[in-house]
Amino acid sequence: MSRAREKTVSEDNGGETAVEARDLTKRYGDRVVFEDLDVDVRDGELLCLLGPSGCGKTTLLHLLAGLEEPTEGGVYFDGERVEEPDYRRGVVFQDPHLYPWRTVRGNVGFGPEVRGEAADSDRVDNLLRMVGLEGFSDAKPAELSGGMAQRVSLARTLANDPEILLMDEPFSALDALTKMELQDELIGLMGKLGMTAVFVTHDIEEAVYLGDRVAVMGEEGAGIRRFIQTAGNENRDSDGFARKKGEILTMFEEENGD
Ligand SMILES: Nc1ncnc2c1ncn2[C@@H]1O[C@H](COP(=O)(O)OP(=O)(O)OP(=O)(O)O)[C@@H](O)[C@H]1O
Repeated sequence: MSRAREKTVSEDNGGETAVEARDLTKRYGDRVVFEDLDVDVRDGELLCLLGPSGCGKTTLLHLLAGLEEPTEGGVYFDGERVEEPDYRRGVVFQDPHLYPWRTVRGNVGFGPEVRGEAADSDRVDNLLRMVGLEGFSDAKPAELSGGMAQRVSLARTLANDPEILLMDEPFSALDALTKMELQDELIGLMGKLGMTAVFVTHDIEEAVYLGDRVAVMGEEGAGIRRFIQTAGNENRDSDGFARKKGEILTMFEEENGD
């Protein structure tokens, strides 16, 4: 079943905006990562940031998260300028960064504990069930596979009850089958929770499969070249899926002058 068909994300106006970037410029010294970039992440959508290595995907994600400061322009969330990280914008990194001395349960409950809130045991159980890790709550990270560790990382971020998930290539280190499994689980989870997400990837297939929209970025300095509306969880064997993949591939080839 398609998540995109459960909720309508229209081509030109998707309604409320969860987080937005305006005239965003990021430079490191003379190096221009992007200039005057605008992006609205719409409530309830999964927006993929897709582009070649070095085009600024992670930089943009970090700016949306408040992990980096813009050179010019700004990021706005809930009507306020983003100045620093905030648990309401949950970040999932490529490396799960689990605390090795804590159990799975201890890792998932970490965020609320740090904020001085007792981790809600039912909520932690529920999250572990949602990410398919019931029965592993007392395991230590060293006992987990890469896919399981990334599930814990996702549950740990969700335990903070974020309004938006910002994910930086979370599945790129996983084998192909585990990656596909986690992609499906993520789609199910997002639909169930009605969450908004930004997902960084350099994998065209992953972007077309996961995204409701794909922001296609050009080479370093170019920023976002185009937004492409995708169906979200469309069958990988379908004509529509192949067409979208082809469309994006052609864009990259044209950019490279092939
Ligand atoms: N702290 C930094 N100092 C200087 N340059 C940086 C810094 N962080 C990133 N860059 C540069 O900014 C550009 C964009 O980097 P970024 O990591 O955002 O790209 P990316 O699209 O996420 O790449 P990848 O897919 O390889 O992760 C790169 O040229 C990178 O070397």
